[in-house]
Amino acid sequence: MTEFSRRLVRRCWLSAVQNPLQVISFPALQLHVSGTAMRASQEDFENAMNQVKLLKKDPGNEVKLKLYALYKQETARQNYVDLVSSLTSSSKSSSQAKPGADRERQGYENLVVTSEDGITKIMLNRPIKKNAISTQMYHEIMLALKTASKDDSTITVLTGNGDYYCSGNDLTNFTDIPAGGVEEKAKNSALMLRDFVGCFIDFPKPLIAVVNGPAVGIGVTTLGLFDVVYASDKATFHTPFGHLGLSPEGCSSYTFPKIMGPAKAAEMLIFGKKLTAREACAQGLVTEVFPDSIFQKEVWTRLKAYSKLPPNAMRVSKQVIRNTEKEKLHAVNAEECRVLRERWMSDECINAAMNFLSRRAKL
Ligand SMILES: CCCC/C=C/CC(=O)SCCNC(=O)CCNC(=O)[C@H](O)C(C)(C)COP(=O)(O)OP(=O)(O)OC[C@H]1O[C@@H](n2cnc3c(N)ncnc32)[C@H](O)[C@@H]1OP(=O)(O)O
Repeated sequence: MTEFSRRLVRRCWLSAVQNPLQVISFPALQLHVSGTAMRASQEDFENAMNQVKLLKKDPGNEVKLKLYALYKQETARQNYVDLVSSLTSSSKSSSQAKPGADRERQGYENLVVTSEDGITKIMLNRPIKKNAISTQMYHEIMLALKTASKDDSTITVLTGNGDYYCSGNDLTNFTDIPAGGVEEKAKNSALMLRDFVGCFIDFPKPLIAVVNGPAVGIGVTTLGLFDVVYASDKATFHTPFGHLGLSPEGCSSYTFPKIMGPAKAAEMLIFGKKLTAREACAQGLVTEVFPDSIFQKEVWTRLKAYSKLPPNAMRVSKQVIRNTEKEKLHAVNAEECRVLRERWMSDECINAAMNFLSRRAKL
C-alpha cells in the first residue's frame, strides 16, 4: 500500500468515526460528509502518481489495472469538460457550414456527419484529444459508415477536426476494466476491433480519407483500406506499435507490404518509423499531397467533381476491385485481432499505456 492510499484509508476511517451519516466512496477518491464533498486534493493525486512512478518493485498487472481504473475516475471531470467542449465545437462547425448544406446528422457525440453535394463527410470531432478514438467513437464510426453505405451519397469521406487527423486508439480505453478483468476486456476489444475494421473492408462505395494533419496507429493502418488518400503536407504517418508493445491492425500486416513493399512496411510497422506526407505518397500509401494552405479548397473541389460521376459505375468499380481481396482481408483482420488480444494482456503493452497515462512517455 502506498503512503497516499494509507493516508486516504486513515482519512476515511476517521471521518466514519466522527460522522456515521457520511457516505464514503473510496474508488472515486471522494468523501461526502454532511452534504459537502471533500476530494483528495490535486496535490494528493499528483503525489500518488509520482509515488507510482518511483515504485522499485513492479506491483503486477492486477494492481496496475486498478490504478488505471482509479486514474480514469479521477479524470472523469476532464471527460465532462471534453464532452462539453466537443459539443461547443460541433455547434461551431455546423455554424461554419455553408448555408444550403443538405443536412447534419444528429446523435453523434464525437463525430460531425454531414451530407452535401452527393458526399457524406464523417469528421472525427474530438480535437482536444487529437481525435483519439474512444470506445464510443469506434461504435459511432461504425454506425456512420453503415448509414453512409445506404444513403444517397455517391462517395464518403473521413477526415478530422482540428490539427490532427487522428491520434489512434484512445489509450485510456483500457482503463475501463469490466468485472471479468483484463481478459474479458481484451476479448471484447478484439471483437469490437474486428467489427470496426470489417466496416472498412466491406464499405461498398468509394471511400476517401482527407488527412488534414498527423495520423497515428489505427488512423494510419486503416488508410490501406481506403480507395483514395489525400493528405495535407502537415500530415505525418506513424504506427508506433513496437513502442506500445502492440502489433499491426487494420489489415496493415497485409495491405502495407502490398502497397509499399515488405521492407518499407517493416520499418513502419515493426520499428515505428514515422513518414512525412511526401514520403507516404512516394510509398503509395497516400494518393496526393497538397500544401496545407490550399488543402481543403483543392481537395473539396476535386471531390465535388468526382461525386457527379455516375454513381452506379463508381460503386461497381469499387466492388470489382475490392471483391477479389475481400475474403483475404477478413482473414487477415481476424488473425490480427487474435494476436492483439494477447498483446493487450502483455506487460509490454500495459507498461506502455501506463507510461503514457502517467505522462512519462509520448510518441
Ligand atoms: C480497441 C481497438 C484497439 C485498436 C488499436 C490501435 C492501436 C493504435 O492506435 S496505437 C496508437 C495509439 N496512440 C498513441 O500512442 C498516441 C498517444 N499520444 C501522443 O503521443 C501525443 O498525445 C501526440 C503525439 C498524439 C500529440 O502530442 P501533443 O501535440 O504534445 O499533444 P498532447 O499530448 O498534449 O495531446 C492533447 C491531449 O490529447 C490526449 N491524447 C492524444 N492522443 C491520445 C491517445 N491516443 N489516447 C488518449 N489521449 C490522447 C493527450 O493525453 C492530451 O490530453 P490532456 O493531457 O488531457 O490534455
